[in-house]
Amino acid sequence: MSSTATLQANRPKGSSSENSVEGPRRYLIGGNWKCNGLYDENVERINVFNGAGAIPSNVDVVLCVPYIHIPMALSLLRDDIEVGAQDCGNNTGDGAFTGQVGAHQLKDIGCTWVIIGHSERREGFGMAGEPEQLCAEKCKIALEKGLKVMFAIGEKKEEREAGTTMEVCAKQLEPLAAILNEEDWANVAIAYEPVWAIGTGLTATPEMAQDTHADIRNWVKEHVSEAVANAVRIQYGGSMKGANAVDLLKQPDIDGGLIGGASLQEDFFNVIRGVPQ
Ligand SMILES: O=C(CO)COP(=O)(O)O
Repeated sequence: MSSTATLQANRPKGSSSENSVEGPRRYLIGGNWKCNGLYDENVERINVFNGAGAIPSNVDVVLCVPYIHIPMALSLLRDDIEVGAQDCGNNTGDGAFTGQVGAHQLKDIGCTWVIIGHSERREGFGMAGEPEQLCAEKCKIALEKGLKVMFAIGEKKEEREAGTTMEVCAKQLEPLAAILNEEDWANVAIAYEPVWAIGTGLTATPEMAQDTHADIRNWVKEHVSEAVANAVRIQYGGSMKGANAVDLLKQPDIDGGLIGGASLQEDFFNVIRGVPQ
């Protein structure tokens, strides 16, 4: 494998995509490939993205590929799309943590973003799931190692039906607000992903999503600060695709998306081009 220096050679330098306290919030569109694709298939997907046309100047795009395909993505993917991971360990450095990938290693190889607290990891898919406190600690470690974080939160179907959506989101945000300082928030985006909408084809209506995004922003205003609330980007995730992106992205508190299934296809670019201009 080529050296890290080679992998990073054509990647954008610096962190152009952090939250800005001045001016409008930039849109943030993340792709989450989850555990999909053999090597050649994912090379082909990247080739498709490389030829998929321009990215509007008010959008930051990041693609979170499986760990094992990160070096390939760093080498081959167009340099106006950042490369991220879908999780990282809670270890702060090297050590005896079999199977773990540390934030320091992700940063070293050239990743700029990581998703933390995705509902699939909180749930655990048959293994121990990740509790709220652990997600917050992992976020803090990732930030300390120089990564930006898409911190995922969201309620389950029965919680929405019981009217406890915001209670659930607040419970997921509380340990985060307790552990982060004000500067940390410049490198955090909140990904609101209602669990019932993930991979189901059921999307929250734009109004429903907007209401929850506004509630989340208001929570940040009350529990962190008004400046952070104004600057923090809140992405929507859950069956978002080209066909519904425009209506979601024009909502005032929806600052982007975190896209699963549609990010495996060229339709990801319809989402990117769906941001208001
Ligand atoms: O989980 C998601 C992104 O993290 C959303 O997945 P889908 O877009 O496939 O519903």
